Amino acid sequence: MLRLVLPLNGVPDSIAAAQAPRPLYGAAATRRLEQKFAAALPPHTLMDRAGTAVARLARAWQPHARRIHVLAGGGNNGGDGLLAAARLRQAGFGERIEVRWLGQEERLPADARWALAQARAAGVAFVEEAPQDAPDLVIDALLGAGLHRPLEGEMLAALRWLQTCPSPTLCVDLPSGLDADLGHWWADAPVQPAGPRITLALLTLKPGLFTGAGRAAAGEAIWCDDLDVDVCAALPDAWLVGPDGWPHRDRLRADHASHKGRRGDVLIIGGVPAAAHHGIGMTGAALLAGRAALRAGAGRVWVAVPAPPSSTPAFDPAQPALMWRTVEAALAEGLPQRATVVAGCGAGSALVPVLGALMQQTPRLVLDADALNALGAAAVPGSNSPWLAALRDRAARGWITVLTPHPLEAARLLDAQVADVQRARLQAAEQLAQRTEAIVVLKGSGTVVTMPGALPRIVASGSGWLATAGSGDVLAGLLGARLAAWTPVEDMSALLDAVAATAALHGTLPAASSSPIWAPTAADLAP
Ligand SMILES: NC(=O)C1=CN([C@@H]2O[C@H](COP(=O)(O)OP(=O)(O)OC[C@H]3O[C@@H](n4cnc5c(N)ncnc54)[C@H](OP(=O)(O)O)[C@@H]3O)[C@@H](O)[C@H]2O)[C@@H](O)CC1
Ligand SMILES: Nc1ncnc2c1ncn2[C@@H]1O[C@H](COP(=O)(O)OP(=O)(O)O)[C@@H](O)[C@H]1O
Repeated sequence: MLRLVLPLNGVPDSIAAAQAPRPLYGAAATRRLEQKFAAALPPHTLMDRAGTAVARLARAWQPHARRIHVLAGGGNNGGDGLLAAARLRQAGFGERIEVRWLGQEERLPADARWALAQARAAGVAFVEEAPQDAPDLVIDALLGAGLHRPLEGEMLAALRWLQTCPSPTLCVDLPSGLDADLGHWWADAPVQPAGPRITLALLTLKPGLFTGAGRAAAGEAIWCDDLDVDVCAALPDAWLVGPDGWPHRDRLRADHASHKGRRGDVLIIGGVPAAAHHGIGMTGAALLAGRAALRAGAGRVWVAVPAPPSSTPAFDPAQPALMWRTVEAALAEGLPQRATVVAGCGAGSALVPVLGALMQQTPRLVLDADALNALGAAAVPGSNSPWLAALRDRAARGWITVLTPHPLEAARLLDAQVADVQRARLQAAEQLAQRTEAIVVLKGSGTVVTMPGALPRIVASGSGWLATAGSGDVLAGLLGARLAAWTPVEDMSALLDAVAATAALHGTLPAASSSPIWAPTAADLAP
């Protein structure tokens, strides 16, 4: 059955959200499933279904296309393209169906060999050269889940053509050149395809479509056809999650007997003013986190500023309910022991002296931005930094720590380069979670949420709209409110789901506040 998984702008619509969470299978798991189902079905059934699904979606997406160009490789991905060409031609679609096939007949797998015969029998035209002009529709069936080495020569030239061709392009299973498991390119590639694009995943959804370069590469919409087999019984490699695990509003509304103390207390630590921090003020970061925590339903929110009392703001006109403190006053009051603490949003280096105390005092802790920078600065390769010991000590006590690094912060914590993190985001998040024994939210296109021993979650929502200063502070505040409302009767896996759902909710905020003219700013996400 064909299903829409993600439409344009990354906000799952009701169809997609209703289907989340969705299992994601990498190349090896997909191959195992393919072999299992192929063995139980008549020969070529899966490829027949795959090619037919491609042809059907091509017609539905570009019903008026007259010239259709199929770029097909030498494996089964190419086979899907060849069969789609055959089906389109048999259906009398368009005026010309042409295939540029870059395979070698003697090396073809059996299914693709059969598909080649089908295309020839259907009278599809075979061409040797890439078109000089732009066809009405391109079907990208060059490389799929079998890609395993960098592209070069003729294949690289074909990929370049695909990426710069302005024609509407339907990518079969995966955009060619994209790694199915990790979402990185096997060649230097522009982030944005030149023309409109959609991707039809076959049999399984692959993790690489949803994180790293995957989302930008896959285009405006990701579809999936399960080829009418039930893959869901197999253990996935990761989960794609939407915001539907976010029950917060309903819960708050339903709780008639509630009072502000029951809805969760959040203490934001950050927002150092310029006067107290070498002329570099970051009050806005803590404001955004505090407002987001209030908006997400926290009963009480304090903002503690690591600065002398004279430089502490006393009041936020947009959210006067925010209560202001200095960090010393918050510690003296014992707030870190009873509130969920979100530390780091615009805290600068002033956070370092109190970070140790926070680690030891607060059972629920979100570490963002400058808190992560403090940990990263102390991350000596191969050594047991005191911060790591403190984080592991927290885990041993059953305390909750959530780390929310963007790729640069993650790279610092792993003593790696940003490119290493981005090349393998799932692994980077898992490695960081193992090392710190914390829940890790690796932000960016396809935010990854994981913890030790759990299957990673990839957040389905989010888009380039979120790439605006302060949107990470909003996420930290939302997470603070969600942790503060968390009841320990739920197990850790439920908590991981709650964290992932919160990140997914964050991903939907730009759409909720966008206008046809203005790009949303972080303040629009948490007014
Ligand atoms: N069988 C079925 O029923 C179904 C199959 N399905 C479809 O099969 C796809 C997987 O097919 P696949 O395993 O044949 O892999 P595929 O992506 O075609 O690539 C392998 C070929 O590419 C080559 N190659 C690899 N890297 C390269 C490089 N860098 N540069 C150059 N060449 C390179 C490699 O050559 P080799 O490395 O062996 O020399 C080999 O020839 C999957 O994505 C889906 O579309 C689904 O429809 C479900 C039903
Ligand atoms: N291209 C993108 N697609 C999806 N989400 C994105 C993208 N760019 C940024 N984001 C999200 O925006 C937020 C930015 O956080 P961060 O980098 O910490 O910003 P800041 O420090 O300015 O608040 C994160 O939640 C991240 O996942």
